[in-house]
Amino acid sequence: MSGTTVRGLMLPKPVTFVTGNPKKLEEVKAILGQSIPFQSLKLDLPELQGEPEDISKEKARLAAIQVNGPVLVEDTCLCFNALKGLPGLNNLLKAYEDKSAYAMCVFSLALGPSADPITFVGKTMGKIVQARGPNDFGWDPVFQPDGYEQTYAEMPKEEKNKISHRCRALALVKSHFAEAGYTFHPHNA
Ligand SMILES: O=c1nc[nH]c2c1ncn2[C@H]1C[C@H](O)[C@@H](COP(=O)(O)OP(=O)(O)OP(=O)(O)O)O1
Ligand SMILES: [Mg+2]
Repeated sequence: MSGTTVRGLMLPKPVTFVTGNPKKLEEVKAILGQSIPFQSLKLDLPELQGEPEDISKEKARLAAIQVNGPVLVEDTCLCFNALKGLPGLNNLLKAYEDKSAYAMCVFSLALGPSADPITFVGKTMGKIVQARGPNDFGWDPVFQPDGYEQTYAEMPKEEKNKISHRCRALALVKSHFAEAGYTFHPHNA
């Protein structure tokens, strides 16, 4: 995590969670509940290349310019240990004995268009398996977290949301908000 925390800082408006992915939004809503007041906006952010933390920060910077206010974004990847953590295609992994992988979520919070984004990283370790379960969210059918017999796709949603890369990153976001004690400008809330 980087950046400084200003206690009690007044934000011009509530935080906007920006994503083009409705499945992410569904999970973020379920995980955050009422803990952080936020609104959401569907924007197709560019698919940038580079390190996940840099991608996430750049998404936040671009989103904050569009929203002209505080934003939260995230970048997610499924990283394969056989490929030294590179995100990749499952077929590529067939050539390797090592099927271990981790799901990683990097949230970035930008308090405004010219603020330096702060990042929050969550990881869940697991392995790549033959697809099992509903096929409605990305690579959920092929990722089986360590210690579980089910893939993310086979688990009840509440179960995934308790152990996921996303929930771990959001736990850090929640702590940050609790420590920072942000308030919102009453006229814009
Ligand atoms: O929990 C997840 N379980 C399974 N698959 C997932 C998950 N979370 C993201 N994904 C997929 C969606 C996309 O194919 C890629 C991440 O790309 P990523 O750029 O972060 O997401 P996106 O383009 O769908 O939405 P956004 O507008 O927030 O960038 O992995
Ligand atoms: Mg994207």
